[in-house]
Amino acid sequence: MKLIQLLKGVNIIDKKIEITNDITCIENNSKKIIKGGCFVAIKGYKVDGHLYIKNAIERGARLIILDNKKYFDQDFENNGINYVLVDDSREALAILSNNFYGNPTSKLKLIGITGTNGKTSSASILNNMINYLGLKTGLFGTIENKIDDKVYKSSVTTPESHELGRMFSEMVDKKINYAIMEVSSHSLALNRVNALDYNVGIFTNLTEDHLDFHNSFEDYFSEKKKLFYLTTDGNVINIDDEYGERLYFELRENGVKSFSTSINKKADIMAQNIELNESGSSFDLITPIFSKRVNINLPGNIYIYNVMGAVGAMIALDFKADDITESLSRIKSVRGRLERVENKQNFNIIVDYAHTPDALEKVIEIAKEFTKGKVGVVFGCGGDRDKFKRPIMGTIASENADFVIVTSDNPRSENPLLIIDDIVEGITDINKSKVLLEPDRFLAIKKGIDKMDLNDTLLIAGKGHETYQILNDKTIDFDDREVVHNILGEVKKDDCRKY
Ligand SMILES: CC(=O)N[C@H]1[C@@H](OP(=O)(O)OP(=O)(O)OC[C@H]2O[C@@H](n3ccc(=O)[nH]c3=O)[C@H](O)[C@@H]2O)O[C@H](CO)[C@@H](O)[C@@H]1O[C@H](C)C(=O)N[C@@H](C)C(=O)N[C@H](CCC(=O)O)C(=O)O
Ligand SMILES: Nc1ncnc2c1ncn2[C@@H]1O[C@H](COP(=O)(O)OP(=O)(O)OP(=O)(O)O)[C@@H](O)[C@H]1O
Ligand SMILES: N[C@H](CCC[C@H](N)C(=O)O)C(=O)O
Ligand SMILES: [Mg+2]
Repeated sequence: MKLIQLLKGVNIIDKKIEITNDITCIENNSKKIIKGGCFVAIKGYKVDGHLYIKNAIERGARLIILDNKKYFDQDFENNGINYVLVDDSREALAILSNNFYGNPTSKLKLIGITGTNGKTSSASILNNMINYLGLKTGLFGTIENKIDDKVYKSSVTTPESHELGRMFSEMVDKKINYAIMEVSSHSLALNRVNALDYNVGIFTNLTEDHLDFHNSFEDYFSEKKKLFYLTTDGNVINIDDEYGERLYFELRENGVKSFSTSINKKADIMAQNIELNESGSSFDLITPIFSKRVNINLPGNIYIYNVMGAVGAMIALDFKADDITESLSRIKSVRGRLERVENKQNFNIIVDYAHTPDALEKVIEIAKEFTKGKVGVVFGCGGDRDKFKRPIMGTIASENADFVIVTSDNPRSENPLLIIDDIVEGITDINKSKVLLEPDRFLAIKKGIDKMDLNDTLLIAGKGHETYQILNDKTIDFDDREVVHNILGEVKKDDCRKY
């Protein structure tokens, strides 16, 4: 691509551009640069990418985008390397990536989903519904990235802008019309997604998480809000959430078209006369284009909210009422979300990805609703993540479950025992008798299973679909579901205790 097209929209402070050749790639990681590429130097949280300019040039970079000129040596210039000084390299990376791949999202219907909990679940539901109608999709999120049937590994919830650009352009090449993506608050704050053309935005909810990254809850909210000003066909906002309600009224005041969703209030899309059962729910779904009693095969109110978001997006995209209601009956369960681990015992084991206070509270409530016996919870909190949520989760689990085993999630660089101490801070003396501490997650699950009697439920929370555990110096295989099978002896003996 010619430089003039590549730099369109970039806020340039200073430059030296003499290259006439096409740029071959856009990269912010020097290790991935190829000959003739453009390296974007970003001051990161761990290291400063400007320190890798030399490395990028040695690997073939010919153009350097930077926001700190002092790192651009005279030597580089003497060797024919060009530069563009910008005021914000992360923002420039998003614009360059979008230009480099020919603004692919302008050729797609793009639905972005944000909120603390429910992004992956809502994205999966919407994806199922659109696929059921025979339409191909792209899906980007925490579990995996998918372009039609082709699956790509996902390492973050929302990839970097140049990776997004590459995947969106592959979708355009494959004549796929719909893309559904989870939009994390990190990606909004770090400008990974701000150059994309969104059609519809969905807001699930906003509760405690990520306060290690955002300075305050209001900052966290402000980042999430950005998505809803980038859409062209409207937004779908859960107004039963306090922040959702604020957002909805703010959007309305600013003339941004949005549908509200609610179980409790008057809204554009409402679920009424709800009947919940162990494996799903039925309710009257009232929308601007149809009202109908529907059944879904995912349990608990949380999924009614996720479904209303998906339905709202389809209405905003002009899908027909019959297509929407028909596809609703076909949604599938989401991996690692309220996933029942089949076993031959007479008790229930559920693996769920609840790793925030709100999610933990909601899934314990769902488990209690359908359990005749006791409900036990095994959970921990991730290391190098929001520390404030730990005691809150301790309080929620110990107040709501019949017994709790506090264990490790992904400790990362932190001492697992200190993470457990933070969780225990939230457990009052009166509840301490029902809490066990076991830092080894395998043993914690085993101890939880040992406590199970007929008709009890064990909820293993926090890691859901994850198949690994991140320890200080290594990542090991660890899949809560497989661990359960191993402990129950329902797999080959050889596979036992490989963790
Ligand atoms: C806050 C955040 O997004 N951090 C990610 C980010 O770090 P960073 O931009 O600060 O990068 P850095 O590692 O300090 O390096 C600075 C620059 O030097 C470059 N570099 C570095 C080394 C080198 O040899 N050459 C080189 O060019 C890097 O490519 C980078 O551009 O880029 C790193 C890779 O370069 C990521 O590993 C890192 O993700 C960390 C692991 C992470 O966990 N991010 C999470 C918190 C995250 O983003 N999560 C959200 C989901 C949250 C939710 O659930 O809502 C997500 O969207 O997934
Ligand atoms: N609408 C909802 N409201 C509250 N909790 C929910 C909702 N939907 C799902 N959950 C809970 O949150 C957990 C995580 O759900 P999901 O993976 O869909 O969220 P996410 O927003 O994608 O999370 P992440 O930010 O980690 O990617 C689920 O396992 C469940 O416990
Ligand atoms: N997207 C979330 C996932 C947390 C999952 C939990 N298992 C953990 O490792 O803390 C995060 O990166 O904060
Ligand atoms: Mg997710």
